[in-house]
Amino acid sequence: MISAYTGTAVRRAETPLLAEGRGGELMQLAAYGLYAATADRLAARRGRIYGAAVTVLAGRGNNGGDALYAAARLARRGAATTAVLTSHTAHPEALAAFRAQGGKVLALTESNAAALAGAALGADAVIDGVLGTGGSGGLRGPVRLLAETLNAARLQGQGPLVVACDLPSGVDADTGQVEGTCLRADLTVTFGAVKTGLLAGPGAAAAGEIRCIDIGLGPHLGAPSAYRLQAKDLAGLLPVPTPADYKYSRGVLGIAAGSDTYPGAALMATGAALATGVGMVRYLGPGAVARLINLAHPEAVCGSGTVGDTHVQAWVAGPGAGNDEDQRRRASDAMASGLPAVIDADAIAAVRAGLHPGVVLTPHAGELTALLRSLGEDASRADIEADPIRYARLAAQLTGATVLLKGWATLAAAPTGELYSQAEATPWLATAGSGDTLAGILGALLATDRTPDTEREPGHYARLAAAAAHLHGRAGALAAVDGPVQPSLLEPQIRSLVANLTGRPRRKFK
Ligand SMILES: NC(=O)C1=CN([C@@H]2O[C@H](COP(=O)(O)OP(=O)(O)OC[C@H]3O[C@@H](n4cnc5c(N)ncnc54)[C@H](O)[C@@H]3O)[C@@H](O)[C@H]2O)[C@@H](O)CC1
Ligand SMILES: [K+]
Repeated sequence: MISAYTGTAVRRAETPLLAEGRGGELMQLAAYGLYAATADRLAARRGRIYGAAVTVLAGRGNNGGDALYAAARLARRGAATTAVLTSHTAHPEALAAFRAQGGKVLALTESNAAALAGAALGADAVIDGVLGTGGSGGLRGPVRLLAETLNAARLQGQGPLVVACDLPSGVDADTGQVEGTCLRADLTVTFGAVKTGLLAGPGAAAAGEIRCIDIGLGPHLGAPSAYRLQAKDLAGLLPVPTPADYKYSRGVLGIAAGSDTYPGAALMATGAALATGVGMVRYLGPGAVARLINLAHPEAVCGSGTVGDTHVQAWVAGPGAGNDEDQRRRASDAMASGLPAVIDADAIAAVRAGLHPGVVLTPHAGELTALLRSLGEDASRADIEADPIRYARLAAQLTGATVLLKGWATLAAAPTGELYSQAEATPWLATAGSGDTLAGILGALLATDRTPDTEREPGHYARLAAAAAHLHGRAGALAAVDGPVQPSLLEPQIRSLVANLTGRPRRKFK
């Protein structure tokens, strides 16, 4: 599991070490990590470091210092290095070290910004040391033009390798917000701890691959502000039946999804739940939808009863419910049942305060806007996309439910504040039906969850929701290898991932 800390927390953790006079030592550890990661990437791209053109953008703070020291090490390996100073001053010792290795130094001004941006485009690598945890707001002045030029080239799949020092300059290390412009990176080499701002919102989209360099802050860091589950964390969260199990003990999932207008949602949620592994799916909905489900998934038990009369361990309600009054009632009943429940799509509109953490709401930013409005909070879709951590946590607090906010990085927020961010998904998953499969996967994890009440930590359901997002994202990424993703066809990937993640390797996908 990746534990993330706000930039503020990391700066606080550094304070006692700086007071002991160890700032220089920390900077050398950071710079070495940045150098080594950049060298790896450069070598992979062009075979060798010798002769590589490396531009370092250096601001006046310690972030610029790290970047200059790293570039000096690259120069020692034969790279041709140029420092573009984005401020009138730079870290003096680091600049001297850079010069000592033969680095060329240029000052960025309004008048040479376009020319230097053109030169940076032609480099093999750009190291971004403009702003780190001491930055506030987006990039301003001539460096903004430079960043915009490099970002535009990246959109076209062109331009140099961009390595962010600690974080992409212009990203808020606490929240991931970007005010105006940041410089997007292929790789972010972050120091001491992964910053929360690299896991959410525009910061997550700008960071590229994240590598964390240990600089010894561990004992001083305190409690993380966010987490990201990795593959190895999933084993304990996925359902594995024991020899003593039978269908009811494994966990029964109730699905109240689909309508005559939108039958597909019910099929996809049911298929994904079965592929994740449950003892049984009990489907409630219109007869015509039930018949389709039984054609595709004969193992599902279908009926048209009520939530109160149906014995299950968890519910999925809402996908494809449309205006179907019976499905809407079932969604409200599922929310009030006291059981864990995934409340998705059309059912989110019926959400009110007073829920419990086992209810997982799964809005995207547009649905969260409507939900927050119904709870008396105004936030546009753009507000939510700019600072998703804030609004996911706010919605969880206001409703008492767990909130899984879907997006480029999907966030799971508990009403008690715990937060997970998962970014396994491929943009190919941004397609109709994706939410239905995610709801089915999460429903299966809720129905088969065996954690005793007394052992459920705060954030337990956020962790399960994050696990579902991880599984869903990776299944989509596997499917995307063969072309555009069709959510209704994700079941083989889900099944295979569950088998692999729980230690029963079956088939490998190419
Ligand atoms: N403090 C430490 O012990 C360590 C810090 N390290 C590095 O130091 C960085 C933090 O260094 P600093 O505290 O010097 O801060 P930064 O290097 O992030 O820069 C802060 C400077 O930029 C100016 N500034 C802020 N926002 C701006 C904006 N939008 N446009 C233009 N200028 C702006 C500030 O006035 C300040 O002078 C970390 O990100 C990390 O890279 C590492 O060397 C490891 C050790
Ligand atoms: K930076």
